[in-house]
Amino acid sequence: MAFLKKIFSRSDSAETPASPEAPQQTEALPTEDETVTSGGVFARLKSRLSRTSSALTQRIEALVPGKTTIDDEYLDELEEVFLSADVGVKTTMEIMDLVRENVGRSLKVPGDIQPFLRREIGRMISLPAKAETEPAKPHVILVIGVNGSGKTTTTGKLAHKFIGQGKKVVLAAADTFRAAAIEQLAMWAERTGAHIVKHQHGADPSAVAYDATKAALSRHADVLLIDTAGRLHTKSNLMDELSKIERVIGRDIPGAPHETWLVLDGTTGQNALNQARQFLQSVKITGFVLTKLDSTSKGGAIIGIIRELGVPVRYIGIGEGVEDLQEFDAESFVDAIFGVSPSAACEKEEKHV
Ligand SMILES: Nc1nc2c(ncn2[C@@H]2O[C@H](COP(=O)(O)OP(=O)(O)OP(=O)(O)O)[C@@H](O)[C@H]2O)c(=O)[nH]1
Repeated sequence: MAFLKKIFSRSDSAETPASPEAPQQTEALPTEDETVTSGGVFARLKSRLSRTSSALTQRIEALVPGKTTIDDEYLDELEEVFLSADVGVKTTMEIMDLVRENVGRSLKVPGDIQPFLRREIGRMISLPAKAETEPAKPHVILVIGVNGSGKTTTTGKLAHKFIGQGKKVVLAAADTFRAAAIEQLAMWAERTGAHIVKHQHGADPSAVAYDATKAALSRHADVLLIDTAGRLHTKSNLMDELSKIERVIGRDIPGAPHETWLVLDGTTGQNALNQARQFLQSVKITGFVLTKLDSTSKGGAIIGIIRELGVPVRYIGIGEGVEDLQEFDAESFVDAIFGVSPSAACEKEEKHV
């Protein structure tokens, strides 16, 4: 137990949680050289999720020495690992029920646990795929979230991703509240080659959305990404502002916004889940983006978020660089957390090429 406590405290002190109310802003964009690591897409995911992986797998491995059976003490400690890794009470109970049901069957010795968890958690967080439909043109994506969650950075990274897929992208700098946000998005536009529509600091965000909608239509853009100011679901004036933006876009592009993505700061662990739950009560959210998973051991929260809210996680942020946004794939996520054999890792890289 003393050993476990030591691991817990080491990992906790490595944490750099960002309070939604007191964001740490970095205005300058990191250069590509600073952010692109060697190795493929899966290798990068695995290395960036190493803190979360340690919080789960190393602690689970630490339960094994000396133990040859899966007894009640082992199960209690396993449960503790999930709770400490911010998976959440409800989802932890669900995982533990599954484990208990299988003890003595597919789970005979502690060494059977990790492969079992990889398979079962992978299944738990794989949501059924939506039927593929031709995306509307322009496909309008509204990016929302609390202060400092990573909205502007995510919007920039998304622009890079879509442009890389050969799409024409228009960015709307509808975060007119934070002066630097307009500048920050303009830098992303310059860097990615996206067209940006921006007004002055303090301008009406729906006026920006209106102009951006017109620009996206006249330029025949494939995607319109709208970055919005940080807001809490409890601030009714800010939620009204969001409704106004939605109305303005919807007037010119029927059905828009086609997507509303809530950006959640992954370093806040269970708070991200609570925040998402509260936003869902007032906004129709079609997907989540979990950011900053590279700087947290609380990435296990994603398991609870998907399981408890049933809304897909579309992307995950794993660094500050332009390439550090990956489409969320449940199988790759659990493989990165619970480990895959070197040969399976090679196959994964090939799949991503
Ligand atoms: N390590 C890491 N940092 C990130 C990631 N995504 C965003 N950030 C950093 O988080 C900080 C806040 O990001 P922003 O994109 O400015 O956040 P925002 O939600 O637009 O902020 P407001 O406009 O104030 O609401 C910046 O320093 C980003 O570089 C990520 O995936 N990993």
